[in-house]
Amino acid sequence: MLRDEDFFRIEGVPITKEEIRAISIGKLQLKPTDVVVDIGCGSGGMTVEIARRCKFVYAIDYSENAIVTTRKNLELFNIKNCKLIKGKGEEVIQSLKFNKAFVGGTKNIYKILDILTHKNTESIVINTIVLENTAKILNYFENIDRYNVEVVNVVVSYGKKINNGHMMLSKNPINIITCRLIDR
Ligand SMILES: C[S@@+](CC[C@H](N)C(=O)[O-])C[C@H]1O[C@@H](n2cnc3c(N)ncnc32)[C@H](O)[C@@H]1O
Repeated sequence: MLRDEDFFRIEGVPITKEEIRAISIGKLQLKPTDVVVDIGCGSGGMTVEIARRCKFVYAIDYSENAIVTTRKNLELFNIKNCKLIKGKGEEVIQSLKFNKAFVGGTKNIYKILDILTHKNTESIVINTIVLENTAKILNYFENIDRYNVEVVNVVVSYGKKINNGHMMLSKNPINIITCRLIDR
């Protein structure tokens, strides 16, 4: 896993933190033949990690600053197997061919999930920080029996040196939702 400080950053453009990237990458169970969409690529933190482990990745974000940041990071890490697309995930993915999806941007999540499930996407891994979005996603999959759904809540704490040792400072919890198409 790359370190957060190795990435080019622009203020205001989020990045998925190293430890959350590590778990999310694990949940995607990437294979060298996989073609992946990264919806809401932000700084490209997940895009770069995904690209290093699969055949091809489409990175999508509607924010110009996110596109600029991801482009820089693709250059920085010499990633060639990626197409960067500026636009709304729910519109862009309609015409793309892929077998796995990572969702880091949850605006219009119902529309995104409709498309991903209709395309029988093998694995869908979603990161959410807003409780209501987690609930929306879990409720959505209640009506779809073709997918196994798992949610883990991850709180990462970083050690900070103080005069008599280390104290742990926690970041906000992240929900990682993994939806796997059931093999019938
Ligand atoms: C938390 S950031 C993702 C961070 C990214 N995974 C990384 O590692 O750098 C979420 C991003 O999703 C984008 N976003 C949210 N909903 C979107 C949508 N429906 N379509 C495209 N981009 C979206 C936002 O503009 C934002 O840049």
